[in-house]
Amino acid sequence: MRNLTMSDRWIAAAVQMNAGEDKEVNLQTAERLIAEAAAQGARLVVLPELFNYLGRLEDLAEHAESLDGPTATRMRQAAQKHEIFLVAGSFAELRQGDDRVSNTSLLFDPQGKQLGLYRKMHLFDIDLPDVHVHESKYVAPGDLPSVCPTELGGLAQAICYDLRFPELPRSLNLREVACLALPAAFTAKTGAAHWEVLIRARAIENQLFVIAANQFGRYVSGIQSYGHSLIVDPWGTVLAAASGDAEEIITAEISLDKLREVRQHMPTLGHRRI
Ligand SMILES: NC(=O)CC(=O)C(=O)O
Repeated sequence: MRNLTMSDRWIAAAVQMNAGEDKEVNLQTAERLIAEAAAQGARLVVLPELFNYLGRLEDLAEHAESLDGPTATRMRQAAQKHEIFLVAGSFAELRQGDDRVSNTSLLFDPQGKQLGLYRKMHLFDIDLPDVHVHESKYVAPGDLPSVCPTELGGLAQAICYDLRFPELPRSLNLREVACLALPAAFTAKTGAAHWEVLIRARAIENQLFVIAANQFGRYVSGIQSYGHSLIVDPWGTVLAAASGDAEEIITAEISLDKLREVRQHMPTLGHRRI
């Protein structure tokens, strides 16, 4: 297993927020919570999906930014200031020649260098009796996975609805991945039924840690987010869980010994028939 020897035990944090339409307020909230998580000893902090602006999907383009816009710049600075790895949730990224945006997550290292870039691949187009969302009308899908080797182990990225698609982590070289970071704005309706079971399933079947940072509360389109941010280990054990209705930081120790132990005792990754 490469890149897993430098820092065998470290603290991960998932930040739970209720972002709204005021970008400056959201950015200041994120900066405050990142500072608190770092003060609690976190070396990796994960923010939720669309943490800088959560409003109507049809307004995303108006609030979209480039990869060196104010949101990315402030998150880069926060990672550097607190000397942490930061999965800067996701934000609407401008696309050249397209009315649609990308739903983009950046990973910064403790020097403020951008290590990873992931654009949400699976878009949330659903038609439940009381939740109707057509994300692909406003967001273009990404087409590349992201895995970054770091001193904390390999960090992979996914966003929210991607959680439902086991083929995304399965497309990676899982032996090089220790953690999956999952920024989310998972709905309360679907979350109550599926959130924890899907996160634990992805953690167990891929034998990795999942650090899932969700939004909570209602946003302008009337949709309620589920909260219940989670950190789960490769055995499927819930290491930390947030409530459904409050701003929170959850933290847990990530032990790469635990990861090795699970993979050695039950080497399912080597038993696959592809
Ligand atoms: N909001 C999402 O992208 C996904 C979600 O809420 C779900 O899969 O359920």
